[in-house]
Amino acid sequence: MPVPVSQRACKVAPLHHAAEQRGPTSPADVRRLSPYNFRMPSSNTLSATPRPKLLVSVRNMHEAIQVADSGVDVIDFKEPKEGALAPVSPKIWHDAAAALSHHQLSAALGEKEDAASIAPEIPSTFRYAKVGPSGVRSRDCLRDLWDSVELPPGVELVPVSYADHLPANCLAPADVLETVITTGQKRLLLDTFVKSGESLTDHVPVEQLAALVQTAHQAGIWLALAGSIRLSQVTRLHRLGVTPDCWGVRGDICRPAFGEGVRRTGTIHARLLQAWVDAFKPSCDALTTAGSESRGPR
Ligand SMILES: O=C[C@H](O)COP(=O)(O)O
Repeated sequence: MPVPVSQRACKVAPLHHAAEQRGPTSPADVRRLSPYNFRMPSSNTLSATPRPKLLVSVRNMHEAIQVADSGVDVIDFKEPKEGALAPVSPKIWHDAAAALSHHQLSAALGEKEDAASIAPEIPSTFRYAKVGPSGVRSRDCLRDLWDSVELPPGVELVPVSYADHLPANCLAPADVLETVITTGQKRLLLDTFVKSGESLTDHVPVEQLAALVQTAHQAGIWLALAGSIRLSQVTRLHRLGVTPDCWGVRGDICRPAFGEGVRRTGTIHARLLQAWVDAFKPSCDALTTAGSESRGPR
């Protein structure tokens, strides 16, 4: 029985300390905090990328069936009203496992200890389980967190990294990626923690995203990108060399509920969903590049 993260020497810092991390004051601090120390990839490397998968986040069975019928690759369960990576109830997981057995299913487990405690309840037919790192500020603690998540056999851990790592009070994406690589993890999702409209590219410049993709792929890591991404951004980023294995979306396929301005907590809109699905079809040029070389776990 692994020791829960909360009982280990590796304590996580509370989120309200995040503000203290802001504003590096010296060149040395800037270098230390800079999450990206990669070189830009060559266009040749990126042109050999196969078609990315599409992950869509849903909050209930009604949305899950709507998304399954549309033909997305991965149906991901999370409750958008409760945060970036909040889980839905385990009952919804089990209903999905029974009704959508031919689909790739994913579950957001939440952050640190919460994720570890709910993990054993995931149905064994789920493919992925996403775990958030907020409040985890060292590589050792991150490794301990991942080790503490006990998943049923066949369910793969997808460590999450936040592009806006300062408000999330956690390690920067490059540090998380390096920890993924050095600890033998196979996958990584780069998302945003604060869902207030700013997207992934508001926090990580395009060339740094491309470099993260290159580093992940050179190490055989499957990398997914998400974070208030719009479809127009995906096609543009793809042209600029940001070619992950998977794109994740919710907000851009939703319409806000009546009287509310927030899309991701609204309802999935069929036409918006279809536009994403169409862009990811092999027959569509938008995301298809030359070559079909396989890398890492697919
Ligand atoms: O895992 C991916 C996220 O659910 C994306 O959600 P978002 O597009 O609302 O940021």
